Amino acid sequence: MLNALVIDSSPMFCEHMIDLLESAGFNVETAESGADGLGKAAQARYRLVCCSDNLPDYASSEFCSQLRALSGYDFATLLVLTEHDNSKILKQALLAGATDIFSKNDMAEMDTYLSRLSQRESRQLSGRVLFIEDSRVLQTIIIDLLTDMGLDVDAYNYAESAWEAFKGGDYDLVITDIMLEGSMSGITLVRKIRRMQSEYSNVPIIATSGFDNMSRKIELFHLGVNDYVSKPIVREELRQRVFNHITSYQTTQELRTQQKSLHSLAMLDETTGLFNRHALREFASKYFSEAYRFNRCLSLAVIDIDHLKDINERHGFERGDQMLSELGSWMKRHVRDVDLVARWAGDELVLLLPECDLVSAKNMMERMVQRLNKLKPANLEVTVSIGIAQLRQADNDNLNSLFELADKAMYQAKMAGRNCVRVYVESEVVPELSDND
Ligand SMILES: Nc1nc2c(ncn2[C@@H]2O[C@H](COP(=O)(O)OP(=O)(O)OP(=O)(O)O)[C@@H](O)[C@H]2O)c(=O)[nH]1
Repeated sequence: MLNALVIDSSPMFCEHMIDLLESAGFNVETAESGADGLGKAAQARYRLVCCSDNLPDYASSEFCSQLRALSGYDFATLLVLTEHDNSKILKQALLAGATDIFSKNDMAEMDTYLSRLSQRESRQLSGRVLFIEDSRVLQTIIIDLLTDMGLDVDAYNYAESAWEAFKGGDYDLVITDIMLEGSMSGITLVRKIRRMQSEYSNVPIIATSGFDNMSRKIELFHLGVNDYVSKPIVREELRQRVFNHITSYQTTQELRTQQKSLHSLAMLDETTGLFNRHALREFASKYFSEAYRFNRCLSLAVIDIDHLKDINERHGFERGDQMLSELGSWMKRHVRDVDLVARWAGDELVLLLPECDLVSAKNMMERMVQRLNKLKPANLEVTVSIGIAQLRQADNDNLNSLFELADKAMYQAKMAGRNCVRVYVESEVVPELSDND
């Protein structure tokens, strides 16, 4: 638990602060004067010190500088609480080391600040860090710091081995010394990561180095480093920077994943798991433009489930849905990788077959009809009627016009008794088409 010390001569105000701090997750002690507060601070290590600006024995600026001079208080959060908006006194307190100043008249602001501080301080991170440092001593210190923050660390002395690990790993942060022994420098490692053709290339990178030359630092930022920490490394500085980079990277990754799944949800038909008509339109344009550009065949099949209305009436709509779902999964598995299968409407699916002429498309669809006769999705006898049409380059067919042709052929398949395939050729539907046609 985080420790806090409140220094104020008013017992009532101290009580109020205890409530506030305890509900934000702090363990609180109080002192009634500056001397009392400094004495207690010297005995224990408080993560947060809140002092009033009207202490009986100390000006707030004097208290701040004396507290900062105590060992272990370099990075403690030191808040000055004031009733009066005396900007001169407050400025002095800031100069003397106060982290921030809050009005005693606006405790809501203080409450928000304390909750954030507590969350940030007590949050254990999870994530993987790739760490490259050739000094054994420094490596041990930093590994301790990072593991203490809850992180898994893969540490290397050389950039070459770190690069191999990076290619196979899934890291949330890279910390690398810029000047490394071995044939690959930290700079080369950064360059290689940023030039990768994968989403891993966006991983945050913190560079560390003993040189303090501004133009070299700027070069590193141009190269794609996100942050820079000078040696000797101050643990608390590195801790805060690591915290910021990891949390913002992970938040961005989460948002990306959410966006991707929302995108795929918007593209998929819920019942069949196939692409919906919207997705079909989006992807079909690529199929059509490639067919025109490279003068390639493109066929479209309309697959209409026979008597779905009867199936629903006899076995219930839910069973009909289950059948559609199993049929959808089966379709996805049984079309070629390059084919695009989508649900067009209620009982109608569409299959786009690139580089496939009418003869091959018909053969493929007839095999599908035969297999479906044995499939029994949701344990039901299900058949389909299929109509096929091939893109007519001269007629400038698009998805809609090609669909209309295939739909006409599908209608002929229904007329012919269902559970069969018909193809559309030159404005007439041909019942049979052999490989010799
Ligand atoms: N279970 C289920 N049924 C659906 C769904 N969408 C549409 N349908 C049903 O599909 C049926 C389509 O009816 P019709 O167009 O007459 O076609 P059919 O009964 O399959 O007959 P044919 O196509 O002529 O063989 C309707 O009864 C719709 O209620 C769905 O998502 N789930």
